[in-house]
Amino acid sequence: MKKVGVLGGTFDPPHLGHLLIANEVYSALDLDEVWFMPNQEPPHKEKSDSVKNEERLQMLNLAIENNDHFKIAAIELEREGRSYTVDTMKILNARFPNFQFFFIIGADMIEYLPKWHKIDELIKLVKFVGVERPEYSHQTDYPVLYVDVPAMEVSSSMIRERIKNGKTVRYLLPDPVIHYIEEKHLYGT
Ligand SMILES: Nc1ncnc2c1ncn2[C@@H]1O[C@H](COP(=O)(O)OP(=O)(O)OP(=O)(O)O)[C@@H](O)[C@H]1O
Ligand SMILES: O=C(O)c1ccc[n+]([C@@H]2O[C@H](COP(=O)([O-])O)[C@@H](O)[C@H]2O)c1
Repeated sequence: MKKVGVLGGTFDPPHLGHLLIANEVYSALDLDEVWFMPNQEPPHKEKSDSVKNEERLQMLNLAIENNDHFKIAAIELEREGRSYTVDTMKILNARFPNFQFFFIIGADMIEYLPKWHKIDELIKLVKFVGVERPEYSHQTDYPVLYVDVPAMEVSSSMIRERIKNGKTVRYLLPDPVIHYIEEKHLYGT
């Protein structure tokens, strides 16, 4: 049985926090792969209109290109509307009956778990793996497997804000992603 971590996200843009937690969980749980899964519409927040799905996908490709164990699962881009994880996990479990999936979430999403769509059903479909994130609690009543990772205070919104204000984002996200953002004039560059 293949053990696969799934890191769902908006990745607008992908940053070193995403790569760090994916690699820590990959290593701690001895996973075979981690799949980075960009959503179509995040269920709980508005995504920026200015960046296209293809651009988020391309940035993700660039972010993971030097790691053979990291893959992209574009499954949520195949359907319109909000990307509820419960729907996605039903599809993944049906398509890959011999895989065991671990859904990786940062502490902000652990705090939000009670509000996830059909959470009581979802919790039976996948094992959640939670990680530290500065300023959020990882305590929860849900059965989340906790993996200790070095806390990294970086977020996509912080990066968008820094770019908008002309601040450097070097060492917060991979260089090829920065070059792509500059080339495509994303986030107001
Ligand atoms: N620095 C971080 N530390 C721990 N978990 C993180 C970190 N950044 C993102 N994550 C987790 O990665 C997943 C995808 O995050 P997402 O793509 O929404 O990035 P984000 O930085 O949270 O974006 P935004 O700031 O726009 O809300 C979520 O489960 C989130 O909790
Ligand atoms: O299904 C839900 O209700 C739900 C609520 C919040 C977040 N999620 C998923 O959790 C992942 C991280 O969310 P985000 O918005 O931080 O990118 C992403 O795959 C979302 O689709 C899912």
